[in-house]
Amino acid sequence: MTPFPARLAAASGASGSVLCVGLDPDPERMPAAFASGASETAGATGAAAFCRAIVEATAERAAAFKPNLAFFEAYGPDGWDALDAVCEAVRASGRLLILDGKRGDIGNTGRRYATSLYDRLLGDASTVAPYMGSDSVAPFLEHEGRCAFVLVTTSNPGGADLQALVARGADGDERSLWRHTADMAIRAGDGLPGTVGFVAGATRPELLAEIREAYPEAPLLVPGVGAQGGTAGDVLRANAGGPILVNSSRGILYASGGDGFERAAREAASRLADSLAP
Ligand SMILES: O=C(O)c1cc(=O)[nH]c(=O)n1[C@@H]1O[C@H](COP(=O)(O)O)[C@@H](O)[C@H]1O
Repeated sequence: MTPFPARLAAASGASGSVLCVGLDPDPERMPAAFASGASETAGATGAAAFCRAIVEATAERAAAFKPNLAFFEAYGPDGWDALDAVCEAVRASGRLLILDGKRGDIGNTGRRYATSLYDRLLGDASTVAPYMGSDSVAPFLEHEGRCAFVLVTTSNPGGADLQALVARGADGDERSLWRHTADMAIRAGDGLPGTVGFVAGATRPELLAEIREAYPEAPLLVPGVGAQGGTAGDVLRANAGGPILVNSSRGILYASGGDGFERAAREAASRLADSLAP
């Protein structure tokens, strides 16, 4: 399989954008036609239909889609079928499929997660929680052509609680925990066929700039624009032209509260894609 960075460049070229549309189907916020009156289980079908409509409406201006697994798993077994259907729609669109499960566990468990994400759902990339260490990241890098977006500087308010702590490494060097984490992930990927990427929140552009400077070639997945307060301008400046996907979920999915959601989503995606153009 072609290495992930080349496929990222191709998807960005085809859509003329670095936008990743996040698929977080929330029964509280989806248009009534997809959510109302349904039990949680029946709602899985509505969630899939809503996400498929969003994929169709926005694929022209999106380089990637990121289904957030929690929003599907919440429906139970039917949610898995819904996720499968949404993944198929993303693959059919020709855009990249980023599976956001924030997985990470001991080696043999991690390997089963990776099998699920890459062999079963055919994701191009996934989000990986690195705090169990290098052997918990490695299974996500054993799949050729795929990318593990390792969480380093997350966009949430509590992101700095641990990630900003300064710690002494085995080499005696004092660095922030997030920087140790990034370096560890790069070492974990040494000799493996997958690509190491990083999740760096738009809400901390100064850290995004540090990651970019340290790893100029690493693909970055940047959530936190729009609903969480990050801005396209800050992200562009901090990224300095490196390979990147900038995610927006609620700002696109729920751009209109109900009727006309497809048009509103298309327009919101297009506006954000334009504002992310270099
Ligand atoms: O890994 C992620 O995707 C992620 C990491 C992070 O640091 N912050 C973050 O918000 N996310 C995800 O990105 C999406 C952000 O959604 P919006 O804030 O609605 O655009 C959600 O699916 C989050 O789970």
